[in-house]
Amino acid sequence: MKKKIGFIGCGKMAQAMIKGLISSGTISPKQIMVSAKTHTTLELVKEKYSIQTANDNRVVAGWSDILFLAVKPEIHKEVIQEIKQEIAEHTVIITVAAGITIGFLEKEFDKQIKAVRSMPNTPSFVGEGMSALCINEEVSKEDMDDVLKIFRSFGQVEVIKEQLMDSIPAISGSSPAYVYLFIEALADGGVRNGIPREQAYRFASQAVLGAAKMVLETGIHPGELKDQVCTPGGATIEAVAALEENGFRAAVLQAMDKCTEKTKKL
Ligand SMILES: NC(=O)C1=CN([C@@H]2O[C@H](COP(=O)(O)OP(=O)(O)OC[C@H]3O[C@@H](n4cnc5c(N)ncnc54)[C@H](O)[C@@H]3O)[C@@H](O)[C@H]2O)C=CC1
Ligand SMILES: O=C(O)[C@@H]1CCC=N1
Repeated sequence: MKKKIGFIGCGKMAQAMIKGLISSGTISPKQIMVSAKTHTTLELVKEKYSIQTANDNRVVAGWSDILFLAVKPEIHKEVIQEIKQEIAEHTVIITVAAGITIGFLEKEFDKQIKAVRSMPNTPSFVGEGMSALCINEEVSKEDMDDVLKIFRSFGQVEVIKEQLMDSIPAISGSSPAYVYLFIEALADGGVRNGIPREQAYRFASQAVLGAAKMVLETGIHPGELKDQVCTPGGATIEAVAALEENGFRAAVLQAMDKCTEKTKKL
């Protein structure tokens, strides 16, 4: 891919995408330029990924064919005011922020722009991201091919209707956080039973990875896969019963409602 890709904001999410992009070999590090708030961050990412950096958001905005806005939702307005004059006609602008709509981008840039609203997640760092995106009418078929190539370089991507975008943080943008809680809890349980801590993380994580792969690759309903593990009168059904008694599923659903509620306010 020949395009120049810029990132305004270079925190956890931007770095996960940059690492995934570079590791996949889709583009060379020299085709990436980032700006961030602090000089320390820029020095650090330059050293880590051998990418280009700029102290001025406007430099990145003017240089990029594809520009990621990877700052927090509440910073979008001020960043857009700062860079809007620098954007070339052909530049595709991609926000990764929760709650930032296409309409907001169009209004704040106040001119015809090629806009993409996306919701990636941090497992992009290891090439196993899950992203959702939607676009406005200015994004051409050729632009879209490039955008999809970028997102596919660090995981899976699906194009969805914008009405569903506020529901994506709860299911894939934020959900790695709850999965890490689950893995940590599994490991704690292992440690409690005498398994060394590092080994407990390996057992717990590989079990989660394997279970996810079973759902994705066999196409078997998760309930049936659960049943396959529950030997009649066995140990697993005791664990499942205890989880149900403690409202495991209800807790997940409630957590997701909270996440979506907050996303809509961002
Ligand atoms: N962390 C995650 O798992 C995910 C985050 N996101 C979205 O990504 C965006 C960034 O989140 P994180 O990377 O987690 O935050 P972060 O706090 O790690 O990174 C924010 C970055 O923005 C920079 N920044 C702040 N003010 C700036 C300014 N005026 N100009 C240029 N850069 C500026 C900071 O220096 C920092 O590099 C948010 O909008 C969030 O909704 C989306 C999906 C997942
Ligand atoms: O916590 C947040 O607001 C962001 C959005 C998805 C994951 N992190």
